[in-house]
Amino acid sequence: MSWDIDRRAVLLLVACQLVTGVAAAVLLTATAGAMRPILAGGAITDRLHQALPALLLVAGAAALTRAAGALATYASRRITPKLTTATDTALVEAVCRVEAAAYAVDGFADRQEAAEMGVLRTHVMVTDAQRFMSALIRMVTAGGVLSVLNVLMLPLLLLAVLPAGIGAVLTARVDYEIHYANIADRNVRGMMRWWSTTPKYGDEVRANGMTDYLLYWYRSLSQRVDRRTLAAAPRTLRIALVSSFTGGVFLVATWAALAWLAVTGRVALAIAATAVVAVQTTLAALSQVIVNGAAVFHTSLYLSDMQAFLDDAGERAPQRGELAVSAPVEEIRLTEVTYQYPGKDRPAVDGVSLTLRRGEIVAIVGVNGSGKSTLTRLITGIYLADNGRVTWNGADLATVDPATVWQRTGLVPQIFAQWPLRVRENVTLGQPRTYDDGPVWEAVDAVGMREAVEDLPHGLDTLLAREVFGGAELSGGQWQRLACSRALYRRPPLLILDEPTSQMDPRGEHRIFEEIKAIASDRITIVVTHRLENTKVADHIVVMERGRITEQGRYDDLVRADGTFAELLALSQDR
Ligand SMILES: Nc1ncnc2c1ncn2[C@@H]1O[C@H](COP(=O)(O)OP(=O)(O)OP(=O)(O)O)[C@@H](O)[C@H]1O
Repeated sequence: MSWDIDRRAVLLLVACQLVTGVAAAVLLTATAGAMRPILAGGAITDRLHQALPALLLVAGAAALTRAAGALATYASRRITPKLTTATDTALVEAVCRVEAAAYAVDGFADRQEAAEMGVLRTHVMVTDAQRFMSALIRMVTAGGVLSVLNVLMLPLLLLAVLPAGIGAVLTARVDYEIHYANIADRNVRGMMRWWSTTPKYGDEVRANGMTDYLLYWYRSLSQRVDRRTLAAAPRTLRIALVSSFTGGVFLVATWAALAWLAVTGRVALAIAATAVVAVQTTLAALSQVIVNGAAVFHTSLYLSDMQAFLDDAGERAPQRGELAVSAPVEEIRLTEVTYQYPGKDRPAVDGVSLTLRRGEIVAIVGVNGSGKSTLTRLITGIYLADNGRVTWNGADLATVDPATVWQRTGLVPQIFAQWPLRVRENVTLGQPRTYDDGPVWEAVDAVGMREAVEDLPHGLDTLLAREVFGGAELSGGQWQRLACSRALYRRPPLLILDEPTSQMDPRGEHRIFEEIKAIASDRITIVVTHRLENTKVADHIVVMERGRITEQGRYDDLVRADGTFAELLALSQDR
């Protein structure tokens, strides 16, 4: 990814690492060159004079190492922010683009949480990889010099550091296992944190005395996470003790071997002195290789989670076909449509057949959980039917590009968004049709909100993000009117309103239904509602029970039929 993002920075980074390695080799060789005259006999000034060129080389190599290090840091700082943004954006986009049905798949949210950790760790990866690479190059060069001095030294040093490496990798695995075991709890804790602290639900939490309960659960979850983390401490201690002991034994052996070589005259004193420096340098480089190698390994575990999630999300992106829905939308037809949510034991929509024609207002009614909202998701292609077909102008939604369907849809869902944006964007949803405000005011008028918007400090420019960046706040019903104006502004061929007036006063509700009637001739309109009086505007009423259509017809027919519709209507009037 770094290569794709900034090639020059990557090349600079690699070049700096190579320079560092070469400089380390030069530094050691020059040190050996300087030691010989310095440790020889004669006047100190003569000895220093003889050693001067080698000493200058040592100073030059050291300076080069520092300069290369600084440049490498600069290069990695150029890569890191872009890399983090690229992975973060890839993750957000992947989640936005999956089939909506994926959200209901078991474990999807936990895998997403694991992937978030990968994104957070991306910036660490660059630093770790850079340090690992530079330590590796230093190790190879210093080790090479050391091997030239005496072949026995390098294997001994390797043995001294290897246990620490194995220990670091094992510890990284333990950390990752704990992280994985804690994912679900951390996910829930994060959600509880939001639900407990967001001002949105502050009234409900306080007035219903839920604070202590929420804090109790928050603390319990945190303690459970801590318990798992603490339970791993003895394991990591054992790993650290064993690896330190083994490494220490081999390190003592290395120094003993060097002392033995020098004492028995097998290596000259000058070479032995250089070997001390080379051992120190190699040892430092080896330790860095081990520490940073383990860090790269640790981070790669999280990055694998991220990659796995991105791959999974890619497979869950809609793969329906390239066909476009033709305009105008004359007919939407459902044939024996069935849909079952993952993990449920019966379908939410079960063998529904229905035809909707342009100019019609269709009302969908039924008790809670009877499948009304699910049916609207199938009609709009948010979900694809497990069995049966949904066609728009004859085109099966399973083979149609969903973007072309959603261009022609306006939806007011039961739980609608209160966007922390200006009033204007709340109406246009960031997709203005023109840059004059005429159509925006039209949509605002259609829901009877002109006076309220004009009363706001900056009219359409007023920010409605009180909790985040300030601005004004609307009442619940006003927000709902705005959600309706958002759908109306789109002038969609298919308009779906799911409980659109549940928070509105009778004036607002009347206004919305007048508007629905006024614009109905040009589109298919679907209204889901529990206020059965409102279904009088419908040309056709569909009654759902346990996912099936059990009654349908006009208002008066259904009242006379004395079935579920009549029963629900009678109950709503019985006060
Ligand atoms: N995202 C989901 N995951 C799993 N099951 C779901 C999901 N959404 C709805 N269901 C289930 O599907 C069934 C139908 O739900 P749906 O929301 O379509 O009912 P509804 O008729 O719109 O209800 P209401 O009148 O309460 O809005 C219910 O049993 C519900 O539990």
